[in-house]
Parts: sequence; structure tokens; C-alpha cells
Amino acid sequence: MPVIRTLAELRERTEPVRRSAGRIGLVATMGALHEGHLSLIRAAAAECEQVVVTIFVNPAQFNDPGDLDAYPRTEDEDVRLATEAGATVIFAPGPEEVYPPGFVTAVRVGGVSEPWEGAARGASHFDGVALVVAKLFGMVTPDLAWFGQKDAQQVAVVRRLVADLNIPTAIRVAPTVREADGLAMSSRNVRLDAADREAALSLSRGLRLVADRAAAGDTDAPALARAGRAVVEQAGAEVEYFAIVDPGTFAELDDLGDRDALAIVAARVGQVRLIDNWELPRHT
Ligand SMILES: Nc1ncnc2c1ncn2[C@@H]1O[C@H](COP(=O)(O)OP(=O)(O)OP(=O)(O)O)[C@@H](O)[C@H]1O
Ligand SMILES: CC(C)(CO)[C@@H](O)C(=O)[O-]
Ligand code: BAL
Repeated sequence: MPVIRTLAELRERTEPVRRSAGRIGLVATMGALHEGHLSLIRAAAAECEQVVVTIFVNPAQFNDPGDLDAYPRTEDEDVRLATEAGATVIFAPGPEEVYPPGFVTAVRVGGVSEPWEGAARGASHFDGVALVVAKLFGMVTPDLAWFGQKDAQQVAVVRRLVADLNIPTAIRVAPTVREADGLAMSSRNVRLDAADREAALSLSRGLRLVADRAAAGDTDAPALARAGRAVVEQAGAEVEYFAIVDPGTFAELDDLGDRDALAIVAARVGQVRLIDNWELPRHT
């Protein structure tokens, strides 16, 4: 399938679908596709006549130039995998197509952007995500857009953006796809060596421990978070945060009680920064 690079070509593909009242689905990615991305594309293909997969390593959301440079880029393989999974359009614009000369607009989602990932990666991270998501929504004009639960705070930021700006795109969230041993799939996993790969497993192990204790009736959120953190630290990973939060606002919880709660973790394993999360059972 030919890769589309410009907005003009993209519109040539989406306009006929829109005129015939077909649904346009968007799966936004930064490439280096794995099963996590493919699950989003398959879900989009099940609901939409046209499935636009975007591949754009968005410079605006990287606070660390080293991370941007090291981000894996595998476009030919991405095109093959996305097409097999049901993509009908692949849009991989260059930075100048997304941010042409004269571009000056900023987008900031307050509140939910600020803690955790926002604090650890800097405010510019979610500013960059919100900007590119708003931009891609304007370029692709999707009826529906899919995001992965693995990036749970990003989901909350995007939901807030869409609600606050009355963007007429329905947000769909797909469950985190994991390796057989529990490691959440991530494009950055390819940078883990064998020892780091072992240590990386502690994130999902720590989260599962928290979920098991919560299921057994423990509602003391700070104590649960400390227990989860200890599992990750004992494996030699450097924990940035381990917390239990409200999945909509990302405010930290004291008591689980009868409410939705999410355990979240970010840790550095060797050179790689990983995140993961786990939905906790409700106590009634
Ligand atoms: N394991 C996964 N399961 C489900 N969705 C995922 C998974 N990994 C990524 N996604 C989703 O795919 C979309 C594109 O993500 P992205 O291209 O950043 O991949 P990634 O693997 O998260 O990369 P990285 O974490 O290294 O930045 C996002 O909506 C993200 O949440
Ligand atoms: C949504 C996204 C594609 C925006 O660049 C990115 O943050 C990601 O890959 O999760
Ligand atoms: N996967 C979320 C985007 C990022 O890590 O920059």
C-alpha cells in the first residue's frame, strides 16, 4: 500500500468515504508496530469502513532528545503489518507537514496532564501529545479513534481534550496487550537486554500483587502502592512512581472503597523507561 505523506492526498482518500457516510477510524502511532498497535487496528477495522493508521514520531512530545533519536523507526515493516491488520490508509507525514513554517498554536490540557507522566517527563510531554492528537483529528477527521490502555494517563488526557473542545470523535480504548510472561508490549522493549528484560517483568508483577491484595479486601491504597513499589525496586529497577489513582483525574487515592481505581507505575530499567498500569477491582 502506498504511504501517504501529505494532507492533500489524505483528504483525497477520506472525502469520498465521508460523502458516502462511511465511518473513518483513526489509530495514531509512532511506528515500530507490535501486537498492541495491531489490536487497535483490528478493532478499528471491525467498526469502520476506512481505517487510517498514522505513523508520526512527534518531536513535540519528547522532552529527551536522546529518546527521540533512539526511538525505533521501521516503516516498511510497519506498512506490511498495518495493512495485514486492516489499515486502509497509512499516513506518515514529515514534521513539516504537521508543523509547517508559521505554526504557533499550543494545546494544553490542565489538571490530568500534570501529575505522574506529566511531572516525570515534563509538562511539554502531554502538551505535545494533546497538540498532535488535536492536529491529527483535524487532518483525518475521524468518527472514532483508538488508544491503548497501556498509556492510561494519555487516554485520560485525550478524553478531557475531546470533551473540553467538543471534538466529535468517539474515543475507544483497547486493553493492554502483553507478552506471555506479562510484560506490556512497547516499542521501547526492543532496547532491553536479557537482564533488563527480566527486571522489566517486575512492573507487571508488582501491579498484579497490588490487584491480588485489593481483590482479597485490602483497601489501603498508599500501603498497596508501597508493596507494589517494593517488588519493582527489589528487581533492580529505578521506580519513578508507583501509585493508585482515580482513572479519570489521576488524583491519588487514599482508600479504594466502592470506586474505580488504577494502579500505575513508571520505572527505569537500564536505559529504558517503561510504564504499565492495572485496573483494580471495586469493593462494594
Ligand atoms: N501493549 C499495548 N497494548 C495496547 N495498546 C498499546 C500497547 N502499546 C502501545 N499501545 C497503544 O498504541 C498507540 C500508539 O502507541 P506508541 O506508538 O507510542 O507505541 P508504544 O509501544 O506505546 O511505544 P512506546 O511506549 O515505546 O512509546 C497508543 O494508543 C498506545 O497506547
Ligand atoms: C497518541 C500518539 C501517537 C501521539 O503521538 C502517541 O502519544 C502514542 O503513540 O501513544
Ligand atoms: N506511548 C506514548 C507516547 C510516548 O511514550 O511518548
